[in-house]
Amino acid sequence: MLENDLTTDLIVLESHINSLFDSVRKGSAMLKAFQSFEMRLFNQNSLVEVIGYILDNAKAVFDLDQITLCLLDEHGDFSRLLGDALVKLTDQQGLMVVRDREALQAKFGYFVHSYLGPFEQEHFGYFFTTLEVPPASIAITPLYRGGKYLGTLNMGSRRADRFSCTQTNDLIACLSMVIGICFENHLNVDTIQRTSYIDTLTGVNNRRFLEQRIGEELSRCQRSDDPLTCLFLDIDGFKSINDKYGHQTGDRVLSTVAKAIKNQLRNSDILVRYGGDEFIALLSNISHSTGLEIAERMRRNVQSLEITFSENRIPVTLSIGLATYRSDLNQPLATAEAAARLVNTADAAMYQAKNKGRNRVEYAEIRFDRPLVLNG
Ligand SMILES: Nc1nc2c(ncn2[C@@H]2O[C@H](COP(=O)(O)OP(=O)(O)OP(=O)(O)O)[C@@H](O)[C@H]2O)c(=O)[nH]1
Repeated sequence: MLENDLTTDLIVLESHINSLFDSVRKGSAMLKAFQSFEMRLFNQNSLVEVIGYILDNAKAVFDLDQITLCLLDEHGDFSRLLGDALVKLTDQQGLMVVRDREALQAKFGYFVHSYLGPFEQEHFGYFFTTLEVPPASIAITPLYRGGKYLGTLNMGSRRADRFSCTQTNDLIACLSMVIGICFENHLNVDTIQRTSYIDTLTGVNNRRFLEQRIGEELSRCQRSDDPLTCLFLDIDGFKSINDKYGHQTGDRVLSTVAKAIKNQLRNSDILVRYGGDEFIALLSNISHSTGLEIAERMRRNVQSLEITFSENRIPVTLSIGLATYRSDLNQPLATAEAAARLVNTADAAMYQAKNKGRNRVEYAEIRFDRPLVLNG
């Protein structure tokens, strides 16, 4: 009798131990998969890659039927960083971008805390639109970046017991924290990059930005057969403004002129302080004749600026050189050479304006029959 009882106890114990081993094995496999997912997430090179990786791979790693991301993008940072990839991620991969916090709150509820439990179409339908059969259970967890609410990570399963309100959500909390950190890293890198392209005195972009962007602008114009007009703008007699009124007033003149130039440009145009008292504007899809009108408006606008020193008006004028790149110039140039020729030609036109008496706009044709002389 006693022997029988002992045998039964041993069988129960063995089965219990086996089931414990089984959950340890499952837990450890899940942990390994999570760690590898986490490492890969940190190794992605851009926000596009991070989001693409989550949406493409998290389902398999976390045994899900659907995963989506809803991002709150009040300042447009996410959209800017995602660029052209935004459409594909939204249409095909389950990304949602919401610009307005109130709209998110009013329409879908504002998920400050995680929700794990049964799916309800009325409350959670927005987050799980791409699944043919709605999930039976879901987990919606908020994403934060340095205390700032970024949106939600939304996971769905056809299994009703996959997510429940009694379940501990340590792994999900950890996953959302890792994703939040990755997003923060990429947004921070973007902020650093953008500030390193700003001229601190005038607030417009700097020469490094032009070097970074001019190739892209030219390639785009070459592809679409649009002209690209370059204005080279230089303040006349700026040295004597400094000498007469002092360096600080010179600085004030520089930033006021930069603002006046920028006011004549579209948001899509590029304006950089090229150095000292020189600025370059790149106007995409603007022909040389329209470019001349814009440059002339800038010249007149700067001439009429009211910049004063001890109640006396400081006369400020601009000399502007203009050149236009057109892909029909029949010169299949490498982008770098086209960029250098465009800037050099506008620079040469600006020198003509100086030589012809300053406070004027001059245009020059890009020449291909001369060797390229690189600006310093
Ligand atoms: N206040 C101020 N002056 C600067 C700054 N950077 C460069 N400069 C001065 O800008 C002046 C540029 O003058 P130049 O390029 O010699 O020519 P200019 O006097 O404008 O004469 P033209 O161009 O021939 O009409 C120099 O005296 C520089 O010292 C700056 O950030 N602030």
